[in-house]
Amino acid sequence: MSAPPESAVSTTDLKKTYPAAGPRPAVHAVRGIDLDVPKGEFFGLLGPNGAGKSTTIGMLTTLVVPTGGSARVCGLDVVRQPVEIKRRIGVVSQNNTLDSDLTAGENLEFRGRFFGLGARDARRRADELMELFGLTEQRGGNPFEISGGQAKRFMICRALMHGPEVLFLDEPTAGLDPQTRTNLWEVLRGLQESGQTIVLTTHYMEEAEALCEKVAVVDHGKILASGTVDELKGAAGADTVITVTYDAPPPREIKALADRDGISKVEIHDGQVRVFAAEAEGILGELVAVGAAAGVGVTDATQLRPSLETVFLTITGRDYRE
Ligand SMILES: Nc1ncnc2c1ncn2[C@@H]1O[C@H](COP(=O)(O)OP(=O)(O)OP(=O)(O)O)[C@@H](O)[C@H]1O
Repeated sequence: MSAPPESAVSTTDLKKTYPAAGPRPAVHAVRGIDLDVPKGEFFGLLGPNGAGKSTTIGMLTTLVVPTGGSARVCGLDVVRQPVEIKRRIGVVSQNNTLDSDLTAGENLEFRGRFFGLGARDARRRADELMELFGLTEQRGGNPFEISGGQAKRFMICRALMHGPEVLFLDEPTAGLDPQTRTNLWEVLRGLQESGQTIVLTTHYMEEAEALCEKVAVVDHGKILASGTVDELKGAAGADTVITVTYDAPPPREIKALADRDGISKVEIHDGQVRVFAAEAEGILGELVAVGAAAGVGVTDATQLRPSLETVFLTITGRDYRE
């Protein structure tokens, strides 16, 4: 039997509570998270704003001190061995943290020197990365005058200067336009194909679906579900979710739909009906027709095919707030 793959990141019951400050009560940002990311994996923490993703990344990158549980990165303890960990990871934060006193390219060289490369090696490594990321033309630019997508790519290059074992990316495409986002996805896919372990946070479901081999869905500081996207869809029931909003209380006959083959659940809240169905064909039309027969009109209707969004809905009973 082959040995289990080595973990790049592992946590046990990891917690962070920010203490109360003045009138603000304590915030339980992370409430006991267990993670295991093997080397070479592209792993995503997916959740709405405020779910605790940045705090989790903060603890894994040794910037935030946990208040409970434990975490190891590259086999090292985040509380006892932060300096050793910092040498072995690359971190790309949400905001542009490039140094505006340097050109974009110098930012890379400077980081290389910081990690002990000689001037020539730092320049060679920076050149290689800029070439790979299509940034050579922007090397002399001011880091705050190049585009947001270019700045993000420079930040990724900077994080890669010392050949980190694990690359952490906090919301790498937040605020970027769709075209720039998909370009960045290509860059990240390329990195993963080269064997780079990547841990990414995102609140974009389609980003997690497009990139991550494994995803943990987080909300209110807890992991609600984790696995491959297909496993998550399977575990939550690979349902299409049809939501119809009526202009009056929905007709009673709708409840009977729940007994039908291919329909796993019907939820009725005020004027809204939500049907979870493995076979969705015709249901939307029927909901409209049943309403019309009872003199109730439809003001809104959506049909979501099985996706991480329907998984979130099924697990939490709530719409995903991006
Ligand atoms: N330094 C801090 N002091 C107090 N509360 C904080 C601090 N940092 C984060 N929080 C709170 O902890 C919770 C989790 O925040 P966190 O930034 O980890 O979530 P997130 O999932 O990364 O969301 P976002 O994508 O919006 O950053 C939120 O309620 C947030 O307001």
